[in-house]
Amino acid sequence: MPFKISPISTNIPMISTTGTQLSFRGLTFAPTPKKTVLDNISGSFHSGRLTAIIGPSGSGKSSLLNALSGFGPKSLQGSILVNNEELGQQNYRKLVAYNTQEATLLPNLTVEETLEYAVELRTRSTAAEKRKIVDEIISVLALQKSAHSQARVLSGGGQKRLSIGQDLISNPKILLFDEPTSGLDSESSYQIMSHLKELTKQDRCVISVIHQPSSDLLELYDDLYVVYDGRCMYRGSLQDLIPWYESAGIVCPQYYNRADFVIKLTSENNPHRSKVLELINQMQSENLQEQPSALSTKANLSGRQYPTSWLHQFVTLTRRTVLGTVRNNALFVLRFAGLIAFGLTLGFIFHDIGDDAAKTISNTSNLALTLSSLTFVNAAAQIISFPTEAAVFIREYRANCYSVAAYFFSKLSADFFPMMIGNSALFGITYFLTGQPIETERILKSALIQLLSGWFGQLLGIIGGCLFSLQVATFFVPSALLAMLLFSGFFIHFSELNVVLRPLIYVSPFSYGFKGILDAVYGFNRTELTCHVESDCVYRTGEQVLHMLDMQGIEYWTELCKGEKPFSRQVMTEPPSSINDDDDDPNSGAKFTRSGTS
Ligand SMILES: Nc1ncnc2c1ncn2[C@@H]1O[C@H](COP(=O)(O)OP(=O)(O)OP(=O)(O)O)[C@@H](O)[C@H]1O
Repeated sequence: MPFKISPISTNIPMISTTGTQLSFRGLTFAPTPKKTVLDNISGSFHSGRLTAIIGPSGSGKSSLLNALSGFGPKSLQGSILVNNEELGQQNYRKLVAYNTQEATLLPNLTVEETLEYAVELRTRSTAAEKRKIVDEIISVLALQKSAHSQARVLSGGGQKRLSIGQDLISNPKILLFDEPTSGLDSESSYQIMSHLKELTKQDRCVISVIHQPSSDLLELYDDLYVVYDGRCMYRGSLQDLIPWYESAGIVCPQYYNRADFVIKLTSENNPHRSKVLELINQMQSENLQEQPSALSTKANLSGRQYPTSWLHQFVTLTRRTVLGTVRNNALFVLRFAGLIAFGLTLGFIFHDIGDDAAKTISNTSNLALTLSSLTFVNAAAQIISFPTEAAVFIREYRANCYSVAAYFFSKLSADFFPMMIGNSALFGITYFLTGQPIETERILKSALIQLLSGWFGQLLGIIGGCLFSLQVATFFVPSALLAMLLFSGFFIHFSELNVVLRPLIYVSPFSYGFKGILDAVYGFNRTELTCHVESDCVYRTGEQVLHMLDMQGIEYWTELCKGEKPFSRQVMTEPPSSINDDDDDPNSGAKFTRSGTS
């Protein structure tokens, strides 16, 4: 191979101890009574050595690696030890980096920015030291030419190298890679594996699952761990593989790829099958009896859980999310263009009806529609953008970069500003085009309600994105919002609803949002609405409009802050003061001529 391995500089954080042994004892994972993915499997991996986990497809390689990441399935049994000590997940996270098959990167950040943020989140060094680390990693992983390219335009190999580069910053003793060469050509695969080989020279324990390695690639490995049917088939140095089988009478043909040879032994048609199964049993019991390591790790694990403070995590994550959002042209531009177009459409449809006494019902619909559309749009934006970020979050959380709380609050606040601008655009356009009252207090109160509705949409989008896959979330979140909308008290009033369903109005955020905005627009002793045709003006004052909606007597700040009074909670027993005794007259609507008068 013409590729020359770059020397690794000492600016990348180095491990201070000598020797790490990652061992696992009796790992068993049986997701169903009939399926055993890992079957009492044991073994150990050593620092300074590059180990390949190989085996036939479906044998349990990725499951083993996932278990070793410390975030295996709940039903996983057995123990994982570092230098013969069980560390617990919190401490284990500090030592291990797990690089999954897909390079999990934020697509809109450049190589340099990705590494800069990774350094910010993973080290406490000075600005100059951080700069040095970034430059070193770019140089070591041969990313100089693409340093200013966004991750999404990198080649598969470039993305993998960048992904590995992030892991190097946190100085992990143990590096786990799931098929780091998948999808790469032979040259790029060799480059990646050469880098991994270099890492072992820094006394790191590097383990990678690899699928059918070529002879060239295999030569880079020191040790092999062969998995078959969830059990260990061979464990030891690459050099000892052939002699081990030869001693049992199984000979590898000359010039044969050793990885192919061992995988072929698992075939059911293999003439040595019974011997192979016997050897597997022997290997399984030998692994269980392995002597524990005399090395110690605990002394290096003292100190805080995360490399940086909560505030630093929050600020760094917020900056990173803002940058990623602004760079996401498709989502950013579409979202704003969509909101402005929708605002103009609403403004056109409901043009200048805000002060028209004959069109109050249409205007209340306009206000409710604007509010609910803001909630929907912001929820959708989160669902669409979250899956990419979720993969990055999971990876960084596993790598002990930050707390869940720091991430969650940074996400909420980082998305708040784009949301605020978008919501304000839609709100401003509809508010003015539809002729709502131009009074500072009413505008500010309405704007605040709109912002909170948008924020609620974001929150629901994030929760839906966290809990469900994209397919489920895109169904679940709109359905949940529609249910909340149905029980907002706007479409069917509280007093008209089946008593069993009435409590739902108390939990629907829309009921408080609608009340808030209607009160902001029609409450606070609004002056009389304009009436062009006397007989059409049923509701002339804000008080009458609120009475029509069973909303008389609500308080804006109560709806906003406490949400104590659900929509239409009070069923009218008496007409409001503005509606006189004549209101049982079918024609009385025309008589609602003055607030407080008949
Ligand atoms: N949570 C689970 N529930 C049910 N079956 C599972 C689960 N996880 C893994 N399996 C099954 O266990 C087997 C081993 O899966 P695993 O992905 O570990 O294999 P692998 O050796 O990495 O395969 P490949 O080389 O094809 O990626 C597969 O048959 C898989 O379907």
